[in-house]
Amino acid sequence: MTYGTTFPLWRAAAGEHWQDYTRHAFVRQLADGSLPRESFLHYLVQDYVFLVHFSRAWALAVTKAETLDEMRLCADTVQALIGDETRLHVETCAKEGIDEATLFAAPEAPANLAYTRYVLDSGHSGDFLDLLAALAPCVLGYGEIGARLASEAGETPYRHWIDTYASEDYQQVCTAVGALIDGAVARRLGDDPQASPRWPGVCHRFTTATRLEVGFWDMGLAP
Ligand SMILES: Cc1ncc(CN)c(N)n1
Repeated sequence: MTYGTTFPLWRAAAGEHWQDYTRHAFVRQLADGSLPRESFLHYLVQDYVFLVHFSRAWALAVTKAETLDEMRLCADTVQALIGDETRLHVETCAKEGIDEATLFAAPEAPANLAYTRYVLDSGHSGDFLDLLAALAPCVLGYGEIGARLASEAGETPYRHWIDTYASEDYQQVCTAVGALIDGAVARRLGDDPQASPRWPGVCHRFTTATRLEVGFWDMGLAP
């Protein structure tokens, strides 16, 4: 999946960290069904809390935006995360006897805390583009993983998870975010963004967030 023109450049800049993220053992075990249920639930509870704080970061992007279109797209993404994506977490956990209040109150694992607060700090200490670079691996990486696993995965109890991220709705969010990034890059870095002195810095933020995704999967495997 390309999701625009900037994402493939940022993904290439992340080098082997992108593969470590999107081809992680957790992802392989989701696909072949060998992931222990305990690990999946541990991950899912943490991921619910992740989405709460990640939505705060997208809400921060609304305040950092410079145009109405940017504001609208960021506001739509907040809704897609806490309105739509968390349904997977709430419904799956409800079947296991875990209600939403319990999810909301779950103590954050250090890897979770580190990731979301890094993203929030990127927005507080940087500008809209710094924040988008830190937000991008989450949204677009799961889009890429979902689309790939939808065709590669075998018999697995985690099909609903795969279908959520492969779905047209989620893929549309990825396409919209890819276009948002391209527009934000053109507006702030000009026609030749890779020549901008800011380019290495935004690539570094994307790579750091990618490394934090790897830490999140690691956390999921060690309940
Ligand atoms: C940690 C993580 N990264 C990405 C996604 C996909 N929005 C997620 N739910 N959780």
